Amino acid sequence: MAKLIIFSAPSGAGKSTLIRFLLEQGLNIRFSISATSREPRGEEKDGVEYYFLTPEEFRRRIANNEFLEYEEVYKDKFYGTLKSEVDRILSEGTNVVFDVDCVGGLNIKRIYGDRALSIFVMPPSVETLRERLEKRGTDAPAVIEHRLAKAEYEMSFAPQFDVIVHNEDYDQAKEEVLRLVTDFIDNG
Ligand SMILES: Nc1ncnc2c1ncn2[C@@H]1O[C@H](COP(=O)(O)OP(=O)(O)OP(=O)(O)O)[C@@H](O)[C@H]1O
Ligand SMILES: Nc1nc2c(ncn2[C@@H]2O[C@H](COP(=O)(O)O)[C@@H](O)[C@H]2O)c(=O)[nH]1
Repeated sequence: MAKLIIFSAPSGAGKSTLIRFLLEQGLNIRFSISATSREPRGEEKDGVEYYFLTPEEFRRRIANNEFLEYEEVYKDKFYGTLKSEVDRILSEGTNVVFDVDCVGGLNIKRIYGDRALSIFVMPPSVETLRERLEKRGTDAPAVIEHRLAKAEYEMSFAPQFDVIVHNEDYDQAKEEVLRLVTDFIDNG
């Protein structure tokens, strides 16, 4: 049976980087493209990184019960996992990987139980998050501050996850993620 792998962490901890690596390993895994009401940033394209929806369209889909889970992750910025996206991937017999905030990650884990592996990506420190977000260069300074302000709160959820991966040394974190996910898909 196809399985679910959830990555959650504060902004800048390295979820997207580790997921990108995982998707390049030739495993039977696809990315669950979330919906969001935030604006695309940089080179992001609709239907690739996200389904970019207007706030009105996002609300319409909430009312229509189309989300497996959704959160207002940042003020006025909604993000959600569409049931149709997950059902389609799983029904093809493909494992699915999620990049979602901590509350969303724990909600998906609660829904799918042992069929899901929840991974918390722990950064070395909040200061490291700042350095990484500044270096990434995709967000305005005020957005970075807003994200950092939530980081400690998000880290308090870590013990509720199945496993915590420390992302200080990137090669080490990659190796650990690959081992965890391969084991889970094969035997978990
Ligand atoms: N171990 C690491 N050492 C140094 N830099 C790293 C490491 N892991 C990721 N990075 C870099 O940190 C930045 C943030 O990583 P990434 O975008 O993957 O974070 P994220 O958790 O997905 O953030 P967000 O929630 O904002 O999307 C990227 O520029 C990435 O290249
Ligand atoms: N609860 C959910 N959180 C989600 C979903 N998709 C993404 N996210 C999280 O939002 C923040 C910000 O993402 P960014 O792309 O603006 O940097 C990050 O923590 C994501 O993990 C979702 O479907 N549900």
